[in-house]
Amino acid sequence: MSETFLPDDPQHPIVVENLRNSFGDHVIHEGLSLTVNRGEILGVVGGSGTGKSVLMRSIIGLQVPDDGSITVLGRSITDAEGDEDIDIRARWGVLFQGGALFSTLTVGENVEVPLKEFYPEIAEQLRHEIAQFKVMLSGLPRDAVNKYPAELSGGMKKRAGLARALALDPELLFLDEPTAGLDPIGAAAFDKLTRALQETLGLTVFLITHDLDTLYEICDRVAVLADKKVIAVGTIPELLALDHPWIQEYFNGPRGRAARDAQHGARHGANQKVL
Ligand SMILES: Nc1ncnc2c1ncn2[C@@H]1O[C@H](COP(=O)(O)OP(=O)(O)OP(=O)(O)O)[C@@H](O)[C@H]1O
Repeated sequence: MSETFLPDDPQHPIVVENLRNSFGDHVIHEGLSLTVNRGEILGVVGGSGTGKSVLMRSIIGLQVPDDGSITVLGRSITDAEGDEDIDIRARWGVLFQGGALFSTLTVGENVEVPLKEFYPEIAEQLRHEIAQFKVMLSGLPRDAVNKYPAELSGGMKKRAGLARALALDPELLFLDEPTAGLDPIGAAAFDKLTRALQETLGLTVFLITHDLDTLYEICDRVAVLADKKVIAVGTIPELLALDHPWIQEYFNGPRGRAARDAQHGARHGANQKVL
């Protein structure tokens, strides 16, 4: 069954239809469609090179597609003339792979970059206070605001990138492999933070990940990229009911089973007494 969504449908802040992206002869996406529901954490998975980051870059206007339409918060991204023309850029925040922090700026100054760009009228002192608040909201200690990226651990850099992504109080949050490179405890803590922020700030989250624990722990639905398109979107039980070989191997392989067992154990263990 196919559904049609109005471009400014408030329940679906991101609507991608029939997207095509290529680099020279290399076709990355062909006929890719995806609808994101308001208030969900959508996990985006797929083998390496299937075009998850290119899809995210297309949605935020950094990659001009060959064909198709992308509507974000009722605004056509594909009709915009360059990303400077997209007047809703202040309504999303992005955590790029690796954090993409400016190395010559402190964490606080990094968070202030989008504030200066979009709200130059904000007084300096207030801007500092907003940056401090976002840094702490992202779970960093107060003094992290004056540190340079090189002085931070990998996990702290991710949190600093998150603080910058949250600088403008976005409605949409894009996270590109946020737990990559983190130890399991740091990754679990980042997952928890993402869920807590999504709930308290009412965010819609587009989350690219290879981390099965993240998918099980915090994603409401998962979109699977393969064969140049989104081949399925649904909850993990819904995806498991499909017999696509990649989906089966991904979720039912040893790592998928371990992540599922870990989640099952955590849920049931909470009700057990330690004797
Ligand atoms: N600017 C570019 N120029 C040429 N090819 C590119 C460019 N950006 C991405 N690609 C190619 O597009 C394909 C998809 O890249 P993308 O980074 O979106 O994959 P991905 O699914 O995010 O992979 P991974 O899981 O490894 O991060 C890759 O083959 C990549 O080499």
